[in-house]
Amino acid sequence: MLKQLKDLYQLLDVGQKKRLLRLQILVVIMAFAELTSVVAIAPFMSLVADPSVLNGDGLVAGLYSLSGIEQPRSFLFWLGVAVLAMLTLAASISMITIWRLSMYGSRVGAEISSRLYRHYMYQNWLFHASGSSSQLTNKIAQETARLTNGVINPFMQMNARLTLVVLMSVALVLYDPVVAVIGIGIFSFAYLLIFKFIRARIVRNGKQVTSAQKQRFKMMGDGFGGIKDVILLGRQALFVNKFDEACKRVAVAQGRNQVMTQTPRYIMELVAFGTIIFLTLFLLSSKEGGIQDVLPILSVFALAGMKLLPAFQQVYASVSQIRGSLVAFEEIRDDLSNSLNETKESLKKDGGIRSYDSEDAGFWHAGNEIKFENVTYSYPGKSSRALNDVCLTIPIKKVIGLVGESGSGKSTAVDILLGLLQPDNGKVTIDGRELCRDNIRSWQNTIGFVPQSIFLSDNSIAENIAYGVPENEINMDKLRKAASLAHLDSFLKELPDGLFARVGERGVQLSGGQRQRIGIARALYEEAEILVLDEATSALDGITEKKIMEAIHDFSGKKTIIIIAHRLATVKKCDSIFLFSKGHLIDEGSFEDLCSRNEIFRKMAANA
Ligand SMILES: Nc1ncnc2c1ncn2[C@@H]1O[C@H](COP(=O)(O)OP(=O)(O)OP(=O)(O)O)[C@@H](O)[C@H]1O
Repeated sequence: MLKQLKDLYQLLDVGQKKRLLRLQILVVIMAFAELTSVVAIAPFMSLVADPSVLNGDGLVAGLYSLSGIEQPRSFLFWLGVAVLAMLTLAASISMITIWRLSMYGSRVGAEISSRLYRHYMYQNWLFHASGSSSQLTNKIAQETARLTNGVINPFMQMNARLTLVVLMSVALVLYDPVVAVIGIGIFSFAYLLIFKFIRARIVRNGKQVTSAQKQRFKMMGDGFGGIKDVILLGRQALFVNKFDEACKRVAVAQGRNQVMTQTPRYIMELVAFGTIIFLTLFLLSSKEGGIQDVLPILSVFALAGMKLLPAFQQVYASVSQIRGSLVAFEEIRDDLSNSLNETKESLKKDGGIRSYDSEDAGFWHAGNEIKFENVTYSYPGKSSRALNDVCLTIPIKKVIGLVGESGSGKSTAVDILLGLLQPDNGKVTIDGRELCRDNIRSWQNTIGFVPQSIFLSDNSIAENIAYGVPENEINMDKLRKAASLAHLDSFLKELPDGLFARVGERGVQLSGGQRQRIGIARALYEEAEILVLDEATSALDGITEKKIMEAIHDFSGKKTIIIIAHRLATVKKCDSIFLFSKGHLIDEGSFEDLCSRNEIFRKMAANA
């Protein structure tokens, strides 16, 4: 357990480690303050028990002569006030420390969560294609929460209590034995009062946590669900920022709740000892005599016991809780290690093929041709090649079709062209310049992509077309033009809210064809120079598909259009068609050429 806690400490970032060490100082100060508050009651009680100590040569007598107060009763009063002030100070230090510890735990939890989200959002397409998004969501939400609530927070509490236990135990060994009596009635009443006071606030914060958590899950669902679009559009930062915001809201609300559930204890201690002091004064003024020597010792141990017993309990509870929750740390340990000190800037400098945010990268205006030169690609863990020594040339501003049986490598070829996958061998060049990690962002900025299945988030149609762009930053002219080109006009007219109608989680309130048209409008919104459609019209009825294909063919001569299609009718009007089979490019030509000379193509056309 200690080794795992040490490993966890190593995986904290520099700022978090520094804050933890600073807190450690506060924890030691708190332990000393609590110890002093326990010890401070002794001189007061010894004076109460035996006023003749003022004439002796002990600490109380020394204070008495220093104070210049003549009346023993009024000295007792002022000593009581001083002890109360010390108790108040100790209680305040304890409250501040517990507050800082709780805030630290919640904040580190939120920061770890944000760190993992950023780490996953900036991974390449292959990472997401070979993993499960719900796993990522689970790690970010559940496992991180368990790490925070089951390990970090209990560790912070245990750390504080253990310091106190050690100090207090040492002091008690130097002192003597014990009995204590507590006014249960006062306690119950005071607790009820405090609970009544904070209950509404706790409920309010709880609701705040729930709503912010919902927002976090939504950002995770939307971000990972549409990661291909996010990567291509370079919208990672927009998602990460919104997520950060929700994380902060959770941290504040959770932290406040923890403060409110922990601090009453200190108020109660204040109530208890204030009561004892005033009760003692009252009894002394109304009655004669005292409980003599036993009272100071009794007071010290009652106070010490009150502090020690819950502290022991807390240490015990924390150890069990940490033990039970360290498995959550194991779940995310590798990702935490990989994301250590990872920032947007460091991600940009990192090796490997990655897609970065679209800002500042500019556009790569292709003038002549896109070329695949002996491109070979195998997916990790697969022995057969998805693409095998593919050479092809796509002329700019032409309409190109990619056809072939299912699994022949069409989508893989497109993913390589989009820069989402990197060839194992060979290269992709644009006007003779190789596509590589340094220029990939500007290349992706010029491409509009419509995937086989379009991810829609539970937002308005407008927000789904301008995916990831905040609603107030959407360019409405571009949006309407894109919607119109994608033949969404008549559909939008039927909706009371038009472009601002919501589509439901993953667009459940829409038909497959409507979803596809929104996907097409999304690609058109960016006014990309290169449009890639991967089975983008497969869910459309024949008439709508024909209309959309006509709209797309209208771009002929203005944009480069690459269409993957199963239905050969979709690619009939293409300037050139590439025929794939089992990862090989086996033929290339116009529809008529291929029909006349290629047996496989003829069969496909006959079965279409
Ligand atoms: N993420 C992946 N991980 C592993 N293998 C994959 C992955 N994606 C595709 N493949 C494999 O690569 C090969 C080519 O797949 P690809 O999706 O490129 O074919 P396709 O021609 O586009 O098929 P379809 O027309 O059915 O979409 C197939 O054998 C497929 O199983």
